[in-house]
Amino acid sequence: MLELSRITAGYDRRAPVVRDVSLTVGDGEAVGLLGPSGCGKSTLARVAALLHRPDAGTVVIDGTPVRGWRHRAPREQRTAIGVVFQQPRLSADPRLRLADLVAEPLRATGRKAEAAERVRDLARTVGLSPDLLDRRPHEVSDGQLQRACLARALSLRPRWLVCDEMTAMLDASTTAALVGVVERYREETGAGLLSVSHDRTLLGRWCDRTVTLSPSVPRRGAGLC
Ligand SMILES: Nc1ncnc2c1ncn2[C@@H]1O[C@H](COP(=O)(O)OP(=O)(O)OP(=O)(O)O)[C@@H](O)[C@H]1O
Repeated sequence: MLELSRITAGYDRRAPVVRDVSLTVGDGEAVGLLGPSGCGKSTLARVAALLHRPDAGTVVIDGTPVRGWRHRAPREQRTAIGVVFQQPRLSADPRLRLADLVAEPLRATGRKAEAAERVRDLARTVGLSPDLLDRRPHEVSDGQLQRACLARALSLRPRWLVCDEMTAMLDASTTAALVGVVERYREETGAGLLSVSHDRTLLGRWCDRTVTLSPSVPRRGAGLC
């Protein structure tokens, strides 16, 4: 279980963007996170992905509290969660061929030997043809690059996926394809999902339940309803 308990977080301790928010993603559960622009959904998603240290509150993974964030998080906890962001170009090193981009987490965790085979499998899974694996980000479309970013997020077989507006800039058929990839992965592995979106319809179809983050109110902060 991935548990966020009484999280207060933001970019200025005097004015947090989320305050005292609790959210749980059960094993195998898909939870949608909705809310108006700027209310702190991405901030909360980054806390859930161990990429942003909250000012207060706890994140507990399978009963173990998280004590370090980003590169200071223990590897076992860091690799338990895969993340896909809205804008693939901001999360992809422009110098890397797509094959190396997908393999990044494998290399970073000392699993270089299995990288080539795993990248081939992942490319098939997300629908990237072998010729695209040789290209760099500026030589592929946004949808193709997002497929590579999803493959990268799946490369270490995470037990949870955090998808922050993963499909917001994609057309309907690419959206359906990527949601299908995530759902097949979850069926095979029992992974849980936290999916941030503005699209209530998409979350309604995709997730077991959806929670709404309300806008931050000074002194009260954002909360779930
Ligand atoms: N790195 C940052 N430094 C300072 N303020 C930030 C930073 N990132 C986000 N914010 C601010 O925090 C607030 C919440 O942003 P966040 O991106 O979490 O909201 P959101 O609900 O995901 O918005 P959207 O739906 O528009 O993506 C916003 O007011 C935003 O301007």
